[in-house]
Amino acid sequence: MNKNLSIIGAPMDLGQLRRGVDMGPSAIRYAGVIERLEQLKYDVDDLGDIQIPRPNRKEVQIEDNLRNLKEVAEGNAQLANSVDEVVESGRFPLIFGGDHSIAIGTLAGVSKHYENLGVIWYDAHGDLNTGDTSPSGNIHGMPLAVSLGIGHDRLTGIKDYTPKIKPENIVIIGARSLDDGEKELIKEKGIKVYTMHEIDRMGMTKVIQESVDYLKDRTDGVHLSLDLDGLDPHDAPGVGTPVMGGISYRESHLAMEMFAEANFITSAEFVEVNPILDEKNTTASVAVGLMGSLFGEKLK
Ligand SMILES: NC(=[NH2+])NCCC[C@H](N)C(=O)O
Ligand SMILES: [Mn+2]
Ligand SMILES: [Mn+2]
Repeated sequence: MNKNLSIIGAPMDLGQLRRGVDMGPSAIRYAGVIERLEQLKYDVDDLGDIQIPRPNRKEVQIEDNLRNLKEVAEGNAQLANSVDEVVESGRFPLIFGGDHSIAIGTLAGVSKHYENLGVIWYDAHGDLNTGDTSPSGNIHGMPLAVSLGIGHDRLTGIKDYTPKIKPENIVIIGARSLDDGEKELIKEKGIKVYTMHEIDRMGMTKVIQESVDYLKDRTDGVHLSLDLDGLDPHDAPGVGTPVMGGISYRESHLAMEMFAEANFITSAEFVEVNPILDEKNTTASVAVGLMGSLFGEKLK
């Protein structure tokens, strides 16, 4: 793994309705992430947080069923530029959210450096909605579709090229809440999805082994987009859209350890940590623990 990490905080909360997720990057830093990674002998450069526009709350813009479109697009354009510079400089970008709409910017910044960027979408949700299919108008439910080039051009057009990723290079892990439009898109595009059904049925070891084998063959880099709501709400309570019956803490560590062994992750983001909804910063601590495993922590 690349031993030089650059951290970028993306305190975005405009892609959904629950306040507090903008404090996610601070919560993750307070949970000791830098010390943890330095112990693992990484050179860690914390670039601080990008600036997220703060719209007047009384004038929330909903255009084409896209809440705060202008601000979300602006924040993501900035994030895309920062991430692009990090990859350009040969360092590993590690991004802290913020709501999951920030994956629009991350992927826009990362994917131009790869012919076939793989994406692991670790999430209870597919985040494959568009303004037309979204039940909520919340852009955090849309970033994977946007990255496939499907959605409003203010979002798909960030960094001037589209699409950012190909459907056959995506693996979704942990899905248990998919809207009708998302299910259709998954079928239409042939996206690989391991729902909780497959995780229960096959076991996490097999699910991750298959995912690794699948992506290793076809990609030249792999981005891990980890939404903390992929985990069970008992293990990660501080998230805005919890869904029962999720991936356990132990299964998640196993997944990260297997990704570390495969030595193929080239960028990562940890999103949807909301300290206002959390219990004593548990969810940020879980995120930091998972980063420990992802970056090679071992007991023996
Ligand atoms: N990143 C997330 N937590 N996404 C939740 C999305 C929930 C729902 N599918 C929606 O579109 O509103
Ligand atoms: Mn989610
Ligand atoms: Mn998500």
